[in-house]
Amino acid sequence: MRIEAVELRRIAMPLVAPFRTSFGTETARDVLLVRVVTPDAEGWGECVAIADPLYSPEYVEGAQDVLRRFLIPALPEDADEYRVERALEPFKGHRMAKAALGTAVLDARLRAAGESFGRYLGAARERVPCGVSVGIMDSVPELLDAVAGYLDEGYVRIKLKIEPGWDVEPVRAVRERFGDVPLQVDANAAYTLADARRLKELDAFGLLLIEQPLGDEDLVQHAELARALATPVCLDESIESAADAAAAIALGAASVVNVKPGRVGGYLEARRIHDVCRAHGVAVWCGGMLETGIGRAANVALAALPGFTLPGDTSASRRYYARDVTEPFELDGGHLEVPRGPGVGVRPVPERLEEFTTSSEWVTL
Ligand SMILES: O=C(O)CCC(=O)N[C@@H](C(=O)O)c1ccccc1
Repeated sequence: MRIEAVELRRIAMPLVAPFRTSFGTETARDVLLVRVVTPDAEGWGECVAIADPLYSPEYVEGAQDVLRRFLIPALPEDADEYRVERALEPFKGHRMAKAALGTAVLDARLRAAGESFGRYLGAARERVPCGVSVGIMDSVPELLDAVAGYLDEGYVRIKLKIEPGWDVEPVRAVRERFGDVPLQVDANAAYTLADARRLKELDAFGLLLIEQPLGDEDLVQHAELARALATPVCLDESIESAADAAAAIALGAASVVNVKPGRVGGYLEARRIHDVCRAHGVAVWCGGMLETGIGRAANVALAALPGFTLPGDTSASRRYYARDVTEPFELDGGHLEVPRGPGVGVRPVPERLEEFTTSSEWVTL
């Protein structure tokens, strides 16, 4: 497939409410969308890098730069998702930038072939159960109101962001108010092994998992913590490839993995992680990076693979955006439908794309 041009488009998407994690608070997303133009179809990919290098070393301005100067010029004459993956291998890191470009190429090829993302990836379901991620709040009553609202909307699993000083108390309050609702926590690497005793107090609440309690590099430390906890340890930031997943499993550092295609370089590697974990009986679920409908569509397709046995952070568009750049994903009985159309199955709505656009640059090949 010949790629004629690539558009790097930035859109500003205000969030319906501030989203606070242990590493900062998001009030709006500065999103980089990648559009690949070929003679037969256009493909879209969403870069999940946030504005600042606080979740990972990548950030949106850097992703756009590495795409413009290195990744797009390296695209092969006759491109498909595997050839693009190989062509980008020499460039170290920048997995989120690579994922956006590779996904746009795959989307274009699948649209031209009339094949959906779900069918291509190996989806086993037509709809996926949806969890929701709840940020750190100013007070427990405010948290309980937010959780009540999400449960009313039908979410089947609650994930609470935690950090030192906001952990046992909010978890206990949610348990006391909502009983045995499926519940997990995400620390975004906010703790150290010195906090093991505090984290062990969370064992009292029957959590599904505790996500990324320790540092991104701390596989050995996570293995030591996992031996001390009854709650399963799940890794997110630490897992950037199938090799990382295999190492984490071999070390006993994770018994659950959060798969985020953007973090791991794209949907091919995301599927490899799924396959490695499934071969070891390790559950995976699909994480989120506040994606717009473009990334959300592809994530929902991935979340339908057989090894995705836990509800993911594949929430409805309205969880984050009053107006999405695509037609909104709406929760139906706590589930989202896997898009059936060719490619990712959705497109930006032109007038909304224009409304949200802050910049556009074209790189011709
Ligand atoms: O539902 C979503 O898309 C967000 C899920 C979520 O909590 N994402 C977290 C995370 O650490 O996984 C995040 C938020 C903002 C930026 C990066 C990551």
